[in-house]
Amino acid sequence: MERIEQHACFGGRQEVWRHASAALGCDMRVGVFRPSAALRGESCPVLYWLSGLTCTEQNFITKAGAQAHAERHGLILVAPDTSPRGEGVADDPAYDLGQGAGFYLNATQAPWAAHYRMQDYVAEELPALIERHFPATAARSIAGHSMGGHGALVTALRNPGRYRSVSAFSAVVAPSQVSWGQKAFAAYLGEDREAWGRWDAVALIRAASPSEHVPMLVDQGLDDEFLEAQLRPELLEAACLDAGYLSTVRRHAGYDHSYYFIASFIGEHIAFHARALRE
Ligand SMILES: N[C@@H](CCC(=O)N[C@@H](CS)C(=O)NCC(=O)O)C(=O)O
Repeated sequence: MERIEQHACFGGRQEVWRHASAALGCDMRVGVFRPSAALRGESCPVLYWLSGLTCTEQNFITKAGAQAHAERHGLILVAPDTSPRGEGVADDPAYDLGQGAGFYLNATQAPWAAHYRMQDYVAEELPALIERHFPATAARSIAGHSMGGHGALVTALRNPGRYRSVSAFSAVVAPSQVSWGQKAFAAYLGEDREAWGRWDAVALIRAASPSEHVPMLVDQGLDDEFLEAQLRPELLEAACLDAGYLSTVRRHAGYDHSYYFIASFIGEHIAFHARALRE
């Protein structure tokens, strides 16, 4: 791993690392915030953050203001890029497919299957790398925004026991039922709808056994321009109600889809995860 940025931040240090990814077959960048406790060599739990469409590792670390809260709770923050990258990696001119739009799944269809294995990357390779190179405990939680909210929910639901808690802002909770997800899933997974269900938070919640439930918090702004067409939090609430899955879904008047919304509530999300991680 090679460190390509470091900045003192709220007593801790925001870093950006570049590394070769075996899962993705390309170089990747990842933001890592070390709270001062980690700089002193203390082992700290880790919160993973998955960003949305068009994002890189930079959006969260420069816009969310999460570091002050992570410093207070002694959490390491890990914010990877949103897809494999590079000239040899398949892409699409649209903002919602290809590079910047990996949807945190493992693609099975050409030309995507060669590199688009974001689930293996975020759930397996990256935690192993972080736990090897940083003073991280094995206690992990995961959060994300929009496509990354989908990614966080699906990653926690597919890997019972691996994450202490999950949270999301403005999440694509039912990708099989909305156009962002339908377009991406058709490209990455083909037309087999059963395969889509394995990457759909609402479908996974309906199938989860009670012993696998993870503490879940979802925040949604009511002035979000994607609320009705892409996000549809009512589908998550209905699935949770039917399955007896405990979750907290909150709606906030006046907030839109942007990082201004995330910055306004990220402190509450980090406190929520810190409670689960420090238990
Ligand atoms: N209409 C937008 C859709 C992309 C978008 O809103 N991306 C969200 C995540 S779904 C984001 O975080 N953008 C980057 C930012 O706000 O920093 C576009 O065409 O770029």
